[in-house]
Amino acid sequence: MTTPIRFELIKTCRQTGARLGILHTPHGSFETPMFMPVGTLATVKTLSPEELKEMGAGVILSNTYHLWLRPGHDIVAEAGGLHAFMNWDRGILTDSGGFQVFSLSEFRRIEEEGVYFRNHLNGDKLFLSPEKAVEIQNALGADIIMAFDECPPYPATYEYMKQSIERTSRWAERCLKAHRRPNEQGLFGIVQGGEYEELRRQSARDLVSLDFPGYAVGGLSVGEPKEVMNRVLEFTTPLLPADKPRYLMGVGSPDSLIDGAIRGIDMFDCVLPTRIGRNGTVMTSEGRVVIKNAQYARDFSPLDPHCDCYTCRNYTRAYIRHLIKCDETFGIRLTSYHNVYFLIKLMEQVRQAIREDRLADFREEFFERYGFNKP
Ligand SMILES: C=CCOC(=O)Nc1nc2cc3[nH]c(NC)nc3cc2c(=O)[nH]1
Repeated sequence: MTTPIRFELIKTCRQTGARLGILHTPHGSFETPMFMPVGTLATVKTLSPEELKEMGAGVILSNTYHLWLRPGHDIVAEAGGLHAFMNWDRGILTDSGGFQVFSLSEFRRIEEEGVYFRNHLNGDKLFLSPEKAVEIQNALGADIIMAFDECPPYPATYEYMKQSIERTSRWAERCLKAHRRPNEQGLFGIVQGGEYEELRRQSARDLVSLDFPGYAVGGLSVGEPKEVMNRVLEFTTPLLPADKPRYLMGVGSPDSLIDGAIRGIDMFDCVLPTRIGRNGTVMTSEGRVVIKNAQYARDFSPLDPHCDCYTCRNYTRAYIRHLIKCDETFGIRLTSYHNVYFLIKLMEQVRQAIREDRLADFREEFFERYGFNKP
């Protein structure tokens, strides 16, 4: 079967386990490691496709659960799929977007057939199964879709986690069988197992035997300490095929992106840049800046002196602070633009450091300047 998603490994950093690669999709080829901005409801909040393109975004995310509820996957399909609907002609990946609902809400009940839970908008009873999740994603038409899994809360007991990953593996097989468009959309399996090496091995073994075109590492960035995430990655990514893309779901902050790349991750997504941007917090090369602080009232310098983005070339901290304080929409557009640009450019620097076999040195320099504590 010709798979629509192909990962091309260009080189591995000699200082670390990081990989430089190219992700080939039906909507273009994009270098990895890559950061994928999140557009939950078919828009990366406040930013236009043109702005996302000019900053270098390649693949963006949308959420199966949210689009199923609003506007409905049938309407998106009638529009010709997500690319046509949102006027985005590069890569799209759909994840569930409901992992909070499925895993973290007390109203959910998980059975072999699927998950019973409540509509977060109106409380209606809902049911999602592996087959339904694939049907919705087939209708949405993303280039990469995700297998329906359980993302257990952190922490979870070994016993709970063991029966959860075994069900997730059975669900993954059901997703493969239900997938109606395997030549147009790549279906990724999601490895679970929490912090338990034996269960991560079992989950990876099950999914690799099903030969997915790509693999996600799930169950992380759910409240565990960063050391736990890094340790889990250290023993999980080597279990995944070197010639397939590896996607760390829901990550993340600048330090986690660098540490994930060092541990062999190729794809990242996180709502952080637009979410914190909306409350006026920006990531800069010297660490986070909370623009509402009074100290910036007369600060006529850019958000980040080392950034060449549209926001930093044209506006000052004082002006952006004023807009955010006055709840002016243009303010969160400027902070969101800068934050997404910052993470996309960070991944460009990571890729360059891999080319030069110096990602460990880059980590040192970046952590020092950003203010992250030493390893
Ligand atoms: C259609 C079905 C597709 O299913 C999924 O998208 N499943 C899934 N999503 C996740 C999302 C996460 N966000 C974070 N942190 C912000 N951690 C995450 C972990 C997972 C995960 O283990 N699984």
